[in-house]
Order: sequence, then C-alpha cells, then structure tokens
Amino acid sequence: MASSAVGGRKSKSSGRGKNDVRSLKRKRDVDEHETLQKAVEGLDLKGEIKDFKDLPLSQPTSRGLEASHFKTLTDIQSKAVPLALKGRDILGAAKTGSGKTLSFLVPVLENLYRATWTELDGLGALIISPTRELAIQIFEVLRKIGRYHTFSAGLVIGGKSLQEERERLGRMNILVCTPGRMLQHMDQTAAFEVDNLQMLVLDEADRIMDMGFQTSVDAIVEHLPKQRQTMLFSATQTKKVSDLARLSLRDPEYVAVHEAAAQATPTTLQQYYVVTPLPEKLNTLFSFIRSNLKAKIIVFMSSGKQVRFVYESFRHMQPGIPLLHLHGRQKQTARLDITSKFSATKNSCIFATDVVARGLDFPAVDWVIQMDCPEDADTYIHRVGRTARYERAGKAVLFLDPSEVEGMVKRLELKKVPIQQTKARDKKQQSIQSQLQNMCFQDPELKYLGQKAFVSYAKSVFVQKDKDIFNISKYDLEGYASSIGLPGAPKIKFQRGEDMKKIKNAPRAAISSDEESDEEKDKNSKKPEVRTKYDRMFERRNQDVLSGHYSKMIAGADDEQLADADEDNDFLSVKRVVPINSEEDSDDDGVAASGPAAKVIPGIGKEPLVIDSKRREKLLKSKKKLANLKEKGTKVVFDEDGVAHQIYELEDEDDFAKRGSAETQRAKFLEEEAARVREADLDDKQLAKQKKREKKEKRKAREEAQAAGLSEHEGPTLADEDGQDPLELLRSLPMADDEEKERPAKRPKKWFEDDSEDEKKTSKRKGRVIEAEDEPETLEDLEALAAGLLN
Ligand SMILES: Nc1ncnc2c1ncn2[C@@H]1O[C@H](COP(=O)(O)OP(=O)(O)OP(=O)(O)O)[C@@H](O)[C@H]1O
Repeated sequence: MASSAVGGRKSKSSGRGKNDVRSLKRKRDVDEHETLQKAVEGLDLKGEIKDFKDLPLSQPTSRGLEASHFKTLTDIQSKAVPLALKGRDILGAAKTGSGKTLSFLVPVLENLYRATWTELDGLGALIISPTRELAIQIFEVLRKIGRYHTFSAGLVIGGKSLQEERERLGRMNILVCTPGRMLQHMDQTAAFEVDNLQMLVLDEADRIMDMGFQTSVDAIVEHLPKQRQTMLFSATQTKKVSDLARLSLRDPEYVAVHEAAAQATPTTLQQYYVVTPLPEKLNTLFSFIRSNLKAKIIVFMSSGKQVRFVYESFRHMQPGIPLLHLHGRQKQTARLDITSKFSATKNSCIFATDVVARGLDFPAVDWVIQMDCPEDADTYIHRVGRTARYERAGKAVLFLDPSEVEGMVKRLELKKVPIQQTKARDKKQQSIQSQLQNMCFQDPELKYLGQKAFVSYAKSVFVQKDKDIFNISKYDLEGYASSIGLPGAPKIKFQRGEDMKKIKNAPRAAISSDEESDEEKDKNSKKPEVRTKYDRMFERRNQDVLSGHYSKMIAGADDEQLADADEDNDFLSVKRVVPINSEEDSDDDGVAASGPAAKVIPGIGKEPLVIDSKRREKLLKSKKKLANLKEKGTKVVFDEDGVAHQIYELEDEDDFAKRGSAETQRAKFLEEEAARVREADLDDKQLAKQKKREKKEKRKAREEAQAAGLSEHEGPTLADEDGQDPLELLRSLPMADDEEKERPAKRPKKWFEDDSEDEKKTSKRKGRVIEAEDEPETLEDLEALAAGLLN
C-alpha cells in the first residue's frame, strides 16, 4: 500500500504516445471496476465460498492475499465478506482466532477500490480498536494484504506528537485508530475532514461500546456522516439495541457462525481451573512456570502493579525461562518492543494485564494462565483466546480462590465454556514465601511494589460488579500479604459511603474504615511490629521520594509508571498523612507548579496553594489541615451595640486633644494608677493577715484535740460509715520529700548514654512531682497530693 507520482519533461510525440497508454489504462480500469461491481451485485449469498479466488476481488487484493498465503476462507470470512462487499451493515461474531480481521479488511479495500477512491477523496474508512497493540496488529495485516493498492493508510494511536500525526492525517484514505486519540484529532485538527467517510469498523465492538470508551465513541460517531457502512466484530458480540442505535446501524446483518456450536471457545483448546487459595497463588504460579520451561506462556493479572511486582520478584528468583511483562502504563516503544519479543520467542513467559486480552495474535502460545479471576466470562473467553488460534492447539488454566469457584464456574457454564477442575501436583509444588520475604526485607523498592500490588489487587476485587464471584470479605488478605513477602497487610480505606458495609465484613487488619483514625488503628493492632529503617522509609509521609529508586530499578520505567505509582484512586487508597508543610511536599510543589495540570488557589493568608494532585486537593478540604494554614485569630472586643473593636485601637485625635495635653494626661494617668495599686496592696495585706489567722486557729484546734488524746483519723468527720479511714491509702503513699530521700545514689552512666537522656528523665519526673509549698493540711490538700502521685 503506497502512493506514487510520476513527472518529468516529455517530447511531443512520446508525450502523445504516453497519453494514449494512459487513457487506455484508464479505460481498462473503468471496465474492471464495472465488471467487479456487477460481479459483486450478482454474488449469491447462499452459495458457499471456499477460496478467496471465488470472490469477486480486485487484482491488488487478490495478489496481496496470495502473497500473504491466505487461500481458503474461514467460516466467518465466507459468511461476512460477501455481505460486506455488498455494502451491508454487519454484526460479526465468531470464536477467538477465527479470522475476523480479514472479514473486515478485505471489504474495506475492495469497497474503496470499486468506488475508485483516491487521495483527493480523503478519509474513506475508519477502523477503531480498543488497544494500541491491536490497532498496530490490524494495521500490519492491512499493510500486508493491501500492499498492491495505492491507498494511503495511517495509524492513529498516540505515542507520537499530535502535530506529526496531524500533518499526515488529511492525506489518509484508511485509518486504524484507538478511540481517545481519534477524538482528539477530530476535535483539534481543523483540516481533518471525515465528511466523505464510507465505512466504519469497530473491532472488539463490545469492548469499544463499553463504559470506558462510551463518551469517546459517541463523540466520534457524531462527527461521521450518517450515510455509511458500519461493521462490528467481536468474539463476544454486543447485540444491545441501544448500542446499535448509538451507531445508527441500518438493518444490520447478524453473522454469528459459532452461535449453534456446543462451546464458545475453540475446540482445540483444553481448559482447566485450579482451586488455589489467594495466599497460595504465587507458589502455584512459580511452580507451574518451573515445570514448563520449554513453553510459551501468557499470565494474566488484574493490575499493572501486580504485573510489575511479580515480574520483578520472579526475575530475581530466576525460574529458568525468559520473563517479560506488559501493561498499559509502559511507554509505547517499550510495549512494542515487548510484544515483538514475545511474538518472536519460542519459549518465554509474559506477565500481562488485560491490555493483551483481546485480539492479539501472538504465534504459538502454549499456555494461558489466569492468575487473577477475570471480571466476567467474556473476559475469560478473550484471555484464553490468545492460544489455540486458527486451528492450533492450546491449553488454559484459571486459578480460583475457593470463594470464587462456585460463582465463576456457573458463569462459564452459562457461556458454554467447557472447563474442568485439575490439581497442582504436590510433588512439584514449591513455596517461595520465605524467598519473597527475604527479598522484600532486603530490597525496599520491591517491598514497595509489593504493597502497591496488594492494594491494587484488593481494589480490583472490591470494584468487581459480580458479587457472586467476588466477595472481598472471603479472601484471606492477611495471608496474601505475607505470601508476597510483606510483614503485614497494608491499610486500605474505602472512600465511598455505600461501600462501607463491605469493609465491615472484610478482615479487620487488612481493611479499615474511614472513621477509624490512624492513631486508633495503631492502638488496636495487637502485635507491635519490629520496624527496620526500611519500614520507616516506607512509612514516610510522602512516598514520592521513592520514585527515583523505583525508576532506576525498573528498566524502561517512565513518567506514566511513576505517576501510576502514586495515583491512589477515588475508591481505595493506602492510608497516609501528608503534612502540608513537609519538605517532601514543598519539593512536590516545585515540580507541580510548573506542570500544566497544576491548579492554583489562593492560600488563606499565606502563599498560593498549588493543587497538583487529588491527594493535595483532598488534603486542602480537610478542616483540620486547613486550620494550620489559617492565620491565628486576633482578639476583638465588642461594644454595647455588638460592634467588634480591636483590643487596642487608636483614639480619634480630636477626642484625645479635648482631654488636655499629652503631658497632663500622662501625669494624671500615673497618679490614678498609683492610687489603684496602693488600694490593691491594702486589700492584699488584709487578706494575707486573715489567712494567717485562720491557719493559726486551725493548728491550735488540732493541737488541743491531740492533747485531748484523739488522733486525727479517729475524728468523726474523717471516718466513713464503716469506720474505715479513707486517707489510710493516701498516707501509705510516699511523700514527694520521702521519695527524694529514698532515691538511690546516681548510677554511673553507660557509654551509650548521654546527658540529654538525664535531662529527659528529669523533665519526665518533674511532671510528676507535686510542688507543695506548705505541708498538706486539709483533706483537699491530701487528695490533691495523692492524685498527683497517682498520675
Ligand atoms: N483465511 C485464513 N487462512 C489462514 N489463516 C488465517 C486466515 N484468516 C486468518 N488467519 C490467521 O488466523 C489467525 C487469527 O486471525 P484473527 O487475528 O483475525 O482472529 P480473530 O477472530 O480476530 O481473533 P480474536 O477474536 O482473538 O480477535 C491469524 O494468525 C491469521 O493470520
């Protein structure tokens, strides 16, 4: 597939000759187009078409197919291609690996060819794929079979500068794209015309019509002309009327070749499930890999963070097979490099998220392992579809926690997926828990990845809609944490009110509610952990500080990865407190303030505050934290009318002058104040005298009572009803002075103790000593003394 231009000076006679040749060629082309058009119109849809040569196809397509070694049609191709050639809208459903890609690519080339589409006609066909990898794959097949056509084709998947893509976009006849990037161009590239579009194709249509892509796809479709051919393909097709209405399909033909089949998955695929409790999963996976070193394996996990952790930890343990990992947060170039490496190898193991679950055609995959249960039966079907493609054999194993078994097996049965239980051989099963624990202990970065993996796994389970399969309270999360080498389950908090119920059912230690403060939780945790310096490092308030180490550790880690590491979602997150004025934070600010996404709000009496992350935004919503940012309040006094005044206010100048000169006022003020002080002194003296007198009288009364032979505690006022002395306990307690006397002589200091320790001790003691100027005399005095000692 290429476009070419020929130019140059020509002689008159030779020019005439060339012109004749050209017009002859044009006539031949027109004739060919007409013949083709007639052949397509007369195509019998009921007749069985076996080979591509039996179809009315153009020369360039036929040659392209032949050169790519495609000879016979698959079932879906022989049903869908004739209909599509006739311009019908199609809903195509067929098992994974059954050749759906050619079912739409051949008609795309052919229909544009018959319409004599040229560069000047603009965009003729748009093919949308849910992932970049799949878009690239479709584009590659298009290039292969369309190599003899003169159409221009492009790939719009992001990863390149918008400008670079923009320049080429206007010249394209066929585009393969992902929804987000396409929409960006439709909105921002003025020269990009789609008014002429003839065909729209959605590969993995059910996924594209899904929630995640809904808005982008709807917006794209809004830009497109209503008069067009639309084709939807998937192994798990959407038939929802609402979806079809969104795409304005016209009387679509439902082509489902395997609908009547006994099973929804390829017959050449053997499928098993293994019941493996969550804490055993990694052991089982490692043992499996160790026993299949000569195989090509894909392992599916539910999040990129898990993929990273398992990849890093398994890599250290060197199982004896090349390991790869792929998830959506890697750089595009790295992703491409990894997929082509995996395609090229004979035996290797790739840990991946669902980014490779759909459509990808890795050659000769032996095993598909689903370490984490897929969200539904459709996702299961797509994942296992990465093996046993186009008549090849393959095997798939699904790991299920005991709590998931019943629900998941039921869902699979309903979807006609034949799966049987199998067991891991005890002899081959090995435990890697202690190795992981050692590794996490020695390598803080790995432990950090483990914590993130744990949280993202718990999150992925929690957000699942199918509660018959996924019930967070039934998983042994604490056990899972130790199985991946963590000293305990990281704390997770649930952020939505409606989900609080679930958290209450979940294991206490692993998941804690919003309402419980960190402090309370610390108090509640029974076993105090031995904390290493690494633990403290991980408990740092802003874990961004680890980004540097992390990026060094993982080759190819990029900004997106790091952003992901910190992106703690709307729903669950590791509980941590971020002080607004911490050093890490100010560092954060520096970066964020220059970033385009930073939102600036005026601070309250301080510097403007930069809201550069959800975390910070949340923080600024906290009343408690905001209180720290506020200026301390000023005291005011209210007058009789309720008007607030400063405590010290400058008097009006005229009022001041009315009361005489400043000097006279000063002298008057001094005189008045002196008189007030004298008066107060007199009162104080009288009060002191009276107190002394009272004391004297009391002492006298006591002495007289003693002389009369009565001890204090025998006095009727002090004894309670039982005749017991309530002060007896108090008396037995040492007095502050006694304590001083009885204190042993200072012991010599040890080499590791310094003076500051002494100071600390004294200051602690000071807090407890009661400073009584007089001897305790009354019951109140003694009670106060006792209370102080007991404290
Ligand atoms: N007519 C054919 N003859 C030989 N091989 C074919 C033919 N059609 C497709 N294939 C091969 O079959 C494999 C699967 O094809 P394809 O990727 O189109 O499957 P699919 O149905 O789209 O699968 P999925 O549902 O997983 O997306 C590819 O390797 C492709 O080259």
